[in-house]
Amino acid sequence: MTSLTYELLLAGLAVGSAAALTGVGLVVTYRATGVLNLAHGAVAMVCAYVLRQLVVEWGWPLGAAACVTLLLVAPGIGLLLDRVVFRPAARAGADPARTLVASIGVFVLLVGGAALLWGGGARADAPVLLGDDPWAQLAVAVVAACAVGAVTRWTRLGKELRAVVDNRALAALGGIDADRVAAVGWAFGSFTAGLTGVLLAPYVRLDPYGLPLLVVEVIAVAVAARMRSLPVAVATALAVGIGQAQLTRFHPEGWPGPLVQALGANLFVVALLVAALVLPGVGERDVLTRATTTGAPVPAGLWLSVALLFLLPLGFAGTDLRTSVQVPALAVILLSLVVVTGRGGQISLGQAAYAGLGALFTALLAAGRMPGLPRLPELAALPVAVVLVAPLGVLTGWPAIRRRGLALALATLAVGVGVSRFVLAQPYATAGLTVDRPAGFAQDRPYYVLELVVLAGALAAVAALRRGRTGRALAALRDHESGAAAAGVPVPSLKLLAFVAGAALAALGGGLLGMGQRAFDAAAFDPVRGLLWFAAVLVLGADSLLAPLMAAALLVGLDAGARGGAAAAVIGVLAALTARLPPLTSLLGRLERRARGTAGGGRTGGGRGGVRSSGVRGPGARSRGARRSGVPGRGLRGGGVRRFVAARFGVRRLAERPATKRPPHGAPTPALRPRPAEPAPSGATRPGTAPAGATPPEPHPPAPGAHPPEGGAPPPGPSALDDVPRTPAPPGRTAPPHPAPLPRLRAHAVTVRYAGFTALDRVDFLLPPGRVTALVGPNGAGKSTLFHCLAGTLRPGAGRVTLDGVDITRRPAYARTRLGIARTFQELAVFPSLTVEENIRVGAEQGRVRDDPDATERALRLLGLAGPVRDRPAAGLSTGALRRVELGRALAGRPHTLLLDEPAAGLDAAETAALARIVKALAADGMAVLVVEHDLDLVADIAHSVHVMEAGRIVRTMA
Ligand SMILES: Nc1ncnc2c1ncn2[C@@H]1O[C@H](COP(=O)(O)OP(=O)(O)OP(=O)(O)O)[C@@H](O)[C@H]1O
Repeated sequence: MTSLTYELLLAGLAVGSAAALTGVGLVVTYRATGVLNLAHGAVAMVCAYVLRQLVVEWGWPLGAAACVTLLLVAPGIGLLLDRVVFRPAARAGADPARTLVASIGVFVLLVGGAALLWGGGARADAPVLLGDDPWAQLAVAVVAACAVGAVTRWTRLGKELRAVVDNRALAALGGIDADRVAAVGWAFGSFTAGLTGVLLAPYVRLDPYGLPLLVVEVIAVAVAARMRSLPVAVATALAVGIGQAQLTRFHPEGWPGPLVQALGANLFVVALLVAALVLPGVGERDVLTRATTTGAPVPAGLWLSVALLFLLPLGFAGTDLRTSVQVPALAVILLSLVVVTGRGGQISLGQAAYAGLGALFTALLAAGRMPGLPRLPELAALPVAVVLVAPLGVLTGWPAIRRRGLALALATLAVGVGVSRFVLAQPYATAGLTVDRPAGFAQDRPYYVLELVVLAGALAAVAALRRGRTGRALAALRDHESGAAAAGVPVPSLKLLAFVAGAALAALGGGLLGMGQRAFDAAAFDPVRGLLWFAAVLVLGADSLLAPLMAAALLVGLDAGARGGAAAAVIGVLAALTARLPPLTSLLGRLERRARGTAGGGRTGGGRGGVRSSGVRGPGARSRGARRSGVPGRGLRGGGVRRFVAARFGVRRLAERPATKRPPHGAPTPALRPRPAEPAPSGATRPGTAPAGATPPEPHPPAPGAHPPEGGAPPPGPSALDDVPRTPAPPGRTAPPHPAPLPRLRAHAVTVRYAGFTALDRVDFLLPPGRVTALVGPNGAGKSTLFHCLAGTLRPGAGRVTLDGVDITRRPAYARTRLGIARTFQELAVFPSLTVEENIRVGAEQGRVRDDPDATERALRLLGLAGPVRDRPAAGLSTGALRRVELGRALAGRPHTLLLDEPAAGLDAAETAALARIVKALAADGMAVLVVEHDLDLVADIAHSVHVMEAGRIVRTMA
């Protein structure tokens, strides 16, 4: 090995060892607490500063100072974070997204606090703890990883850790003190952070921003290890560290030169991009909730006060006015977060990158240095820069289509760091790039007026976006993504739109900021700012138009009035504590709700229903299992289905019963009989079982091409929707006549396997129009799986789903809604922040027929929601009302096929009877209705045919 190669190997080992240590700490904290501690690097930075303070400023011996720093201060910080922030957050029921915001809060708090205490400048005199012996550093990292591995594998604490990680609630029930395990995790995680900080500080810039950001890049190591495998974390860290060092020996000529140089300095950023964008996401279940959003109207008085605040600087002069010039520009940048995060519910930690690109492109265009474009006057350069940056919003919008929660946070952070390192911080951008203000606006006062005009325009545009059809769809997406898709909202393109609009706004603000400062400053748009801005807007109320204005004033004002870092410290405290508060308690949210006279604070559901961001499930909406065991005589258990069917359908005549009144249990009804299964298509049956293709004959074979799925079939007539509550139910088992053949939804030999387990086994199934078809069966029979395959939320491993013969197997859920297949959810999926009317309007605007002005009203009337309740937010309604809202949304899109997943869950007898009436009337009107239901009385009342499922097959069909 040449000496250069060896030297570079040693250098790479040193960096890789520090990264490995970071990875080990991140993984341990995540495993013990479920929190990806974005503040890990900030803790490292604080510990490095503490060691320096003890040794350099106070003259302590290095050994003693290191012991105090690593054995007291570092674990102490971890324990403090656990006790003050994360444990109360866990007790307050904070979801992972709020915990993520809290960790961002801790990050900016520590960064701001360090800047306040030690100043923002870099220190070059950090004490050297281990010398520059990379082998010693490697030994430290490997010993730490081995120690953690040994503890996890062989000690009682390790067993408890694994139990807590598997299921915290279950572990607690089993007598494990989950809090103690989490505290140990935090203490150890902080210890590794401290060790990383003191090891790295002598070799990198010790300043409040640089070290934390460096460690953020190293998150790649933990993500590559899927937040689980310590050996993978260590190996990745060493490989990237060594690779990065070796790259520095290459100096190719021409354009690859700067690229290789940039890679040699930023290979961890590349690793972060790969880990966050290419590998499957971690923490996918975490979603951003309404905890920090509010869409309520802002009181006029508050608007007036903020308007006056923004006009105030017009009376300033000198430095004060020059500082104020930053405020409107920053407000426009922060407004982009209202669109992406507040309204669209998408975590975006990369907005600073778009703002930086806006500033950079504006400067390059105005200087005539943009390749392929002429020099532009400043006033033209800004909008052109916005147009150029907007499409780049897909950089974060594209990952958002597949990723959510933590995975999306990491992806957007990775893009932000990547753009910052590979574009904004490159020499062509940083070497004295200046930009003039537009002609006529050179002085601070006129420029401030120009900024106010742009800000007012941006506010008006965002307000219009929030009010309209797109705004409602975005709010639906934020409140419940699956529900939005079920309503017909084209989720992927809407996410792209949100990110593109957000990128455009951020670029506009960034360009204004750059022109305000008369220069492009890459540091003004580094990823740490992105985290600070995100936290600031979320704390103040991400879906409030006022939040960006107040956040901008706060951030600029605090830093100008106090020492640099004050704003970060204040925002950090607020963000860190946000997770402790009950949902819906963002500061502006409280003000706005008070102004509206609605209850503030924690209660998000009323009556028997509670609304959660990721679904709605009130105490009344019990799980299938709970209802099974809790309501004798109405549920089924295991093989009880056959007995039930034989006892009930076999002897009772549904047609003889009054349609709106549930008969006493056991009343005789002989009409619905098990009928011999019909021959299934070849390959669809197996010896010893009833044929899987036991579907009723198709009463009206559709003429080929007569009803193409795309908007093809005639919708159910308005008369049906109008009259349902008043008309008697259709006669019992007689399939109603339907004037024209309607589209048929069909499953052909559909098979679904989960890791070798067959949940659906070559199932054939037809949903005929004008009939209510029920799916019943014991727990785990595969009913939901089949339902999801029909609804488009699950793609079968084999087999097809067709609508009128057209293969729709690959069509996503929203596209199927637009084809006329509407659905409801077992766990309600309404949009809690929208009113009842808005909920239903989303369905009317996004469903199969999107231009019917009366659809919303009709659905409101049909479901008995046309009274004052129409204006109430869904968040406060009972389960019964919410079920009606969800059904109304499904019907407002005028579907021809309706899939109902446990529609009676949580309903009382009267509500169930009303539901039965509506379902029967819809079928009488020609609609194809599928009901997956455990309430067999209801099934007996409404179903024209019943399919019994067992072990992934349809074993019996009764008509
Ligand atoms: N994501 C998954 N991963 C692994 N197995 C799954 C998954 N989803 C469902 N299953 C399994 O597939 C089988 C069918 O589940 P499914 O939810 O369709 O049953 P079901 O009839 O709807 O039952 P229930 O009435 O309890 O909801 C069950 O054994 C279930 O455990």
